[in-house]
Amino acid sequence: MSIVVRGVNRWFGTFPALTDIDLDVPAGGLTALLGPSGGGKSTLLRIIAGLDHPDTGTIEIAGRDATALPPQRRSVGFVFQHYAAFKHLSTRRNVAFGLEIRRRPKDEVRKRVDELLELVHLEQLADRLPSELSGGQRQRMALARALAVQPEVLLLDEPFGALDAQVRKELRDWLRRLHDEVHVTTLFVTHDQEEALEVADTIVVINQGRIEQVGSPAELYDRPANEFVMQFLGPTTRLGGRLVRPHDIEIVEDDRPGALPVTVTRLLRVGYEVRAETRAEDGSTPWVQLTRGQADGLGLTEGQRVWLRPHASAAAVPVSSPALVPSSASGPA
Ligand SMILES: Nc1ncnc2c1ncn2[C@@H]1O[C@H](COP(=O)(O)OP(=O)(O)OP(=O)(O)O)[C@@H](O)[C@H]1O
Repeated sequence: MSIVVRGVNRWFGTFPALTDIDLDVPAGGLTALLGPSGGGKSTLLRIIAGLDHPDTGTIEIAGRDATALPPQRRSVGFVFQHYAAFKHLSTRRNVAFGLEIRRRPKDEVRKRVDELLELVHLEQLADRLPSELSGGQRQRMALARALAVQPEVLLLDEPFGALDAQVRKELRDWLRRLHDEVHVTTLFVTHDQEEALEVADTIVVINQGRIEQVGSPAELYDRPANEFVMQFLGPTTRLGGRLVRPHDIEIVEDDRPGALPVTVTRLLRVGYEVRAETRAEDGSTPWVQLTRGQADGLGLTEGQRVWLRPHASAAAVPVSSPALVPSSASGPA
């Protein structure tokens, strides 16, 4: 394990920002801390970085107890959303900064910075000032700067959060490829489930200061631990007493064991997909996501009576209380 968190609690006044956090971050992996705003992701990252301190508990980094160490002695590199570069220094000097203050020999600094600029594809822009770079290029510079001092652990707090969707997507692919090259243990914060599912080897879902589940993207998607995790990873709908994904529901035209009778109330075409909204006798309103081909094949019409059942392989979690799953939160947008 590269980062080991044990028994961490953090209160801000009487507000519990983190409660009983135990976490093992595997060495060499790309791990996402995923959760809604205010869940405690940044607080946990800052505690690991040494920028904040837990009220109880310990932090171990690369086999050493780091709980009492200042940030610069933890062997961590970090990058934040609004990265503060030195505005008057070139890209090259920004990347070199950490090595220069450690008084590394000039030749070594030049060689290492050349390697890093190549790694982040900024070798052509080495002499530009930060103000002459795009947002995505600046974030790549920030990553090169964090990697310069060869940290054991790289901590990224919403590193692409401030960028537009297209650049975010490019940087996300790039981070994955970069990580495949350098294999430094990386922990990054995101509230974007797609980003976590696409990029991470391991996802830690954190909500209201507690860890809800830890697993690979496939484990979380196929076996969500609870309603929260399932809802956070994508659209869900309530079918009988269970929460399922709308594309995991099968529509059948006659009564079969375990199928729920419903009436189709609305058919909505959205691009290549069709959303069938329905109403069951108990007043619940499950909706089903189909392809246009499937909907045409079934010849669905509004007002039609059909039966719904989850696919055999569908992920499902029991709904603990009706109040927890308001239909507005799980219905189509
Ligand atoms: N210095 C502070 N003083 C008081 N409360 C704080 C402080 N820092 C964070 N909090 C509170 O702790 C909770 C967790 O904050 P944190 O920044 O860790 O959440 P987050 O999951 O990173 O959210 P976001 O995605 O919005 O950044 C929030 O409710 C926040 O308001």
